[in-house]
Amino acid sequence: MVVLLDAGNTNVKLAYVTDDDEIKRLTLADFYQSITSVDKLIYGSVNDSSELKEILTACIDNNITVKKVEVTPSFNNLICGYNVVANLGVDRWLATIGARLTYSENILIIVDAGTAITLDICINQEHKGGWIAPGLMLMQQSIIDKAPGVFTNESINSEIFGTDTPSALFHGSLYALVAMIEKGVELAKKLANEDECSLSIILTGGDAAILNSHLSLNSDVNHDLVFLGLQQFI
Ligand SMILES: Nc1ncnc2c1ncn2[C@@H]1O[C@H](COP(=O)(O)OP(=O)(O)OP(=O)(O)O)[C@@H](O)[C@H]1O
Ligand SMILES: CC(C)(CO)[C@@H](O)C(=O)NCCC(=O)O
Ligand SMILES: [K+]
Repeated sequence: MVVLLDAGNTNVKLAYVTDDDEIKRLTLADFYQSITSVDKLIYGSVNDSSELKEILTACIDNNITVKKVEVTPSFNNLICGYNVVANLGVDRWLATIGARLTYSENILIIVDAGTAITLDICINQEHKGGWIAPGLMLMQQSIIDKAPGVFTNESINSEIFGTDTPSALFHGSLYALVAMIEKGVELAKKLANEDECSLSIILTGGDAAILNSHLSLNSDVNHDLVFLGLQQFI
């Protein structure tokens, strides 16, 4: 069995590839339970956490072949936009590879909404760079930490224009991210310099669904982007 691992800022996420080349999620408990049937582990990491180190040690103990994916100036025909490619987060690179292989539109707007939110632009076979900002939770928490009067409450934050603090904070942060994506689309279209170009917005990460439901543009939620990227390195 081939296992794919995405070591994010907060969580380690695992998946395996079925005989039909499908990606199926795997819990950490299931991974350890079935470790004797794992032949190979392919991983990308933006955070070498103790959780990751334990997994890698267990792999060595079980004679599993381990392969770490790093960012390279190009992958097949896809060109990386960063000048110093090692500085690009491998999660962003893998999501871009996964999206480029899955979607046929000329312009791809790839959004990973996790601890951080990242937005990457891919025009045809070129990654054009992107943006990094605090994610939905971090955006709210950073203000709570700095402003004594600001607080959150997940059960009372339903007002779009908040007349209470939790609603004001939640929707302020949510629409900052929604507006970021919409601005990214506008600027990417300008960069591509063609109104006729087809475009797709693909959202992944823990906050993909909520962003999808508030975007006024068409977008697709795909939780497997990073794994689809990792799968190319089998
Ligand atoms: N039950 C939950 N626990 C934690 N975060 C949640 C939960 N439900 C939704 N979220 C949202 O998901 C986000 C985290 O997304 P994700 O699961 O992709 O995390 P991550 O692994 O830390 O991301 P990254 O890839 O950046 O490391 C949080 O910012 C939060 O807003
Ligand atoms: C931006 C994050 C934290 C998102 O997970 C990650 O991709 C990362 O650590 N990137 C390195 C910096 C960069 O991509 O420019
Ligand atoms: K993520």
